[in-house]
Amino acid sequence: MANYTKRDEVAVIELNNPPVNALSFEVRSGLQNALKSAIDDQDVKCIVIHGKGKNFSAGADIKEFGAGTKQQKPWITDACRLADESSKPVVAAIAGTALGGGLEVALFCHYRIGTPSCRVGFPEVQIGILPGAGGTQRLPRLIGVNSSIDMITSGRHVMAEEAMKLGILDKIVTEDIIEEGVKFAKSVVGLDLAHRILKNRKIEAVSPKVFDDEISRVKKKYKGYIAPLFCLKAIQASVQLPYDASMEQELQLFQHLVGSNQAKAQQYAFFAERTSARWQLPTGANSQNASPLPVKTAGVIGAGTMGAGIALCLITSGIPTVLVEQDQKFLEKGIKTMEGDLRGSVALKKMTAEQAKKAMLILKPSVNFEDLHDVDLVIEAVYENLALKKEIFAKLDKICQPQTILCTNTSSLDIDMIAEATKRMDKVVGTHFFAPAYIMKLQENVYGKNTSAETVATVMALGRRIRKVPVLVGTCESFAANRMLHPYVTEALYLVEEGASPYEVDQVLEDFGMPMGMFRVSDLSGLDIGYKVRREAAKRQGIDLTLGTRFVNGERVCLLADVLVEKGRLGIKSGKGWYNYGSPGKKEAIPDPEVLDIIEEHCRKFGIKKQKISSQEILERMQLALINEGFRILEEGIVSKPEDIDVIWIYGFGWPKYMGGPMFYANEMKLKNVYRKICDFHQKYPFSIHWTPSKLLARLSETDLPISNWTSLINSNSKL
Ligand SMILES: CCCCCCCCCCCCC[C@H](O)CC(=O)SCCNC(=O)CCNC(=O)[C@H](O)C(C)(C)COP(=O)(O)OP(=O)(O)OC[C@H]1O[C@@H](n2cnc3c(N)ncnc32)[C@H](O)[C@@H]1OP(=O)(O)O
Repeated sequence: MANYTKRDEVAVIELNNPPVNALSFEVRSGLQNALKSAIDDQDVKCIVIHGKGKNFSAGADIKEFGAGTKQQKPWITDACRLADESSKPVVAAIAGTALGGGLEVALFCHYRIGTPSCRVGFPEVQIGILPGAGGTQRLPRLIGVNSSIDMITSGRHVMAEEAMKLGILDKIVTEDIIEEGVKFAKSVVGLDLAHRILKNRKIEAVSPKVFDDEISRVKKKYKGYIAPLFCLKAIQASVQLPYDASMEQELQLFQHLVGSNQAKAQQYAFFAERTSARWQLPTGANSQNASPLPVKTAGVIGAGTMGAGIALCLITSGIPTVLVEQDQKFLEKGIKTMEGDLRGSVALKKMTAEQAKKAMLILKPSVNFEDLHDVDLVIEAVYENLALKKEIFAKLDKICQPQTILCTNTSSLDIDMIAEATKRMDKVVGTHFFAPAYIMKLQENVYGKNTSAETVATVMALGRRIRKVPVLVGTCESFAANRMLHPYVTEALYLVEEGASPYEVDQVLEDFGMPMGMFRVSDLSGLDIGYKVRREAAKRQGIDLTLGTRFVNGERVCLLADVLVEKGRLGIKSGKGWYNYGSPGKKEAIPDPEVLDIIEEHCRKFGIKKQKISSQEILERMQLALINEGFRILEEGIVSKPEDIDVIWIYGFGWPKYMGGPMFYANEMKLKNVYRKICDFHQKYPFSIHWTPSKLLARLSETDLPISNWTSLINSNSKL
């Protein structure tokens, strides 16, 4: 709703819908009525609109766009038209965020003032839609076409200072926002408002080439996403058509997008990220009843690629960090990597040179473990070796304060075994980052059987603070993210043995929207890593893996990647892997006939008959293999909700948001179809253990209920 009060001759309208003042039906109606009252009241000379609590408004209520609902009138434009037509000045007083429809309300006002920490923006594009209440028409009239294209197609938030420079804000104020709003409104009473009404402003002439160039840029930068292209069409309409006609055009484009599958998937992803932040331990402790410990300082052990990347995340978030490496040479190499990454961020305008310099000032490089004596939290990021990690944790247990939380960046080792090396098992937890750690947003936090709720709360809060998307998972072989990767990678190799080329497989995945095909990713990571891991895992089971191995414990194996390794093809680092890169370190991946010969030879050796495999089969086999594993992970309680899996794939492996994530994708396919296809593959490939259908999937497919019901079904029915 919207509250209406008066301060002398000033009407104060407060948008009131906690926590973010989303513009629900009640708020829109309230705003419309309040504006009417203010305009009709003879004693009122000016009007101030502000938001209750920390935010002005986060825009339209996204839940109202859900399938089957129709936005009830009044719409934002109906409510705000009164501001446009008012002869009394209307001032938007912005604290916190004014986003989407929130900013559109402010653009209907004659003036906008904001606090120094306020943010404005049009993030609609990130949820698959466009600013549909005049944003694409009014912003270009205020700040010009080029800046509008940048803001609207990126969805980025603009801070007060920049908003002031762009002309979105008329003033930055430092005292109480309502008091300032009232003062400002009084100061503009009697001034001519004609030029303050944005719909009346002339729009600059822009050549069609600007839009042609922008279309090419946007197609490349946001590959596969339709909303940014629709945003451009709407902005172009603002240049080409009179205001009323272009508003009509904006609405039509909005309506098209809001009903699209991409918008549905992106809005699901928005809420999935927030659902995933609400965690629960098997003990019942959860994000509502556990509090994080303060992390004022941190430590990182290991200045390799991962350690340096993690340290960079910490210092760029303002957390003073001690980076410990046992060897001065490696330490210096790590610092150089960090400095290089910071230079990259400055070049990309993600931060200023000043901010980069400030970040490095709070880094303390050291070759002395004792320097970790006073830090609040340590993240160990040395290479995957249980004995080494245990040794480090035993050492940390002695050096650090009793309350210090000890995290490991292991991607596969047992958290409990690492914790056993300490006398504070409740304070040991996995914080698994993804390479490159400074860029990839997923932080897979792994609890062990003794990890306390307080420890979990601390690493989940830390994740958000360092701009990651944290997800909580339980302990199992490879944890949730990499465990799902296993059947995906295995199936890709089987497809290649059976007749698809690695290049066809990658093309299908990239056409689907993955940023890189599976084989290109392998080349980037280095094929030798998997080679070593496979051999060590086999050795633990008493198996001697050779290139002649075809089955392990009755399961089909394909060691084609190992054939490449033994021929010196390690991926990008050696200049050749599944692709040819010309020389080591080069990034351009060129399909290599030599690889096709190696595959031919491998198939001849094992008598495998090759056949033509369709793109549809490639996609289905790879996606359904990982989806089946996802259901098993849910079934075993490794994650507590399907949203966790989707968030892992979006932020850890680049699953396109416009496809929602693997669990959402399964939901869209209908679970009965997913289950039937998995059963068919199981029958056809009995030696591939990953095709054994998940029992949870089988049960859920009988109900055919949508994804929003799965968690309560799982929790309410222990038989699932
Ligand atoms: C249906 C048929 C239609 C037919 C045509 C009708 C035409 C009508 C024309 C309509 C035109 C509308 C046009 C408008 O341009 C569209 C929009 O405004 S879309 C919304 C754009 N805004 C956003 O995308 C902002 C989203 N929010 C955020 O980015 C962040 O929440 C924040 C504001 C930066 C705050 O961040 P945090 O402090 O970290 O808090 P959380 O993110 O955890 O959020 C807290 C809580 O609030 C929920 N929430 C946030 N924003 C919204 C929202 N806009 N709508 C609904 N709910 C929202 C969030 O989910 C959290 O909830 P919780 O998880 O705690 O339950």
